[in-house]
Amino acid sequence: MKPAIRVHQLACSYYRTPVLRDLTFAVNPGECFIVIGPNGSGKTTLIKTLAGLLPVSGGDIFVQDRPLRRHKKADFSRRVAYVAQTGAEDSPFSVREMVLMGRAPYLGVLGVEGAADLEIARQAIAFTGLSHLSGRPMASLSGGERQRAHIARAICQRPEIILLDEPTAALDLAHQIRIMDLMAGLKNEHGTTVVMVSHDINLAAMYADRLLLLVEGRAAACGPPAEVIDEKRLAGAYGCRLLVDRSPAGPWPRVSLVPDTEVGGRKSEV
Ligand SMILES: Nc1ncnc2c1ncn2[C@@H]1O[C@H](COP(=O)(O)OP(=O)(O)OP(=O)(O)O)[C@@H](O)[C@H]1O
Repeated sequence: MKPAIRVHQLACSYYRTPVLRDLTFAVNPGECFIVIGPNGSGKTTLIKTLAGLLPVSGGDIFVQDRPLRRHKKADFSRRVAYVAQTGAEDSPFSVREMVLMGRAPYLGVLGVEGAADLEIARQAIAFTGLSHLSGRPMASLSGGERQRAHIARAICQRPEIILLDEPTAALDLAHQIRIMDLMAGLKNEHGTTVVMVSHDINLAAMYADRLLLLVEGRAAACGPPAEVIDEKRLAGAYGCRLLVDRSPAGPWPRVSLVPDTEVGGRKSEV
């Protein structure tokens, strides 16, 4: 089985300051691969680099066995969708118009969408539970609704690989699970390869086939959650106290933070 993405000795720098160093890993087709790591460890830099949005300073990235730099833009956009971290939005477009932009890599020179494109957009909007909001301006949506609209745009692209940067950040509990279930649905029903950055190690442990733990731009560990989520390793990587046990919700590890100082008048006894 050829990897969906293969990264070999990747290095990236901002103004000669190295951010990613000697990074080597592969993502299997149809796998949910989640990148975790402390602030500033290079997660966003890595996902943007995989999306072809940042130059590399060393090493190679292969997407579906072809060097990333050799992919033609439209062809790459048909294969790979990228969902950035969403912040404030002042876009004048409606949800429907924004989602339909996902069809751009498939349109002819006139850039006119056909009935099939409109139907794919409708399905993507329904899949993300936004049908009732499809006529609303993007700028009027809540953070969670906006996040789902951007995911709908990516789904509308019908990609084989979807790259997401912290898709559950700033979402309430129900929407976090909903977004993760959407990704699991894409993976299970369409065989989509999902590569995601997340700060939520517990969500990552639940949904990832494999995790990559980045520390100072290097791979500190890569493998199934049960292997990567190790108490000592995470405590060292994040520089805080934590406990790892088995989740009561299912067969995956659970991480609990341990307060260092007195909390609510009680001193931690751990
Ligand atoms: N445009 C930029 N110019 C210069 N340095 C940058 C730029 N973007 C990021 N960096 C630096 O690169 C390092 C990695 O940043 P990156 O955003 O990739 O980390 P991250 O793991 O995604 O962090 P976080 O968890 O805080 O989102 C940080 O030290 C950051 O300050």
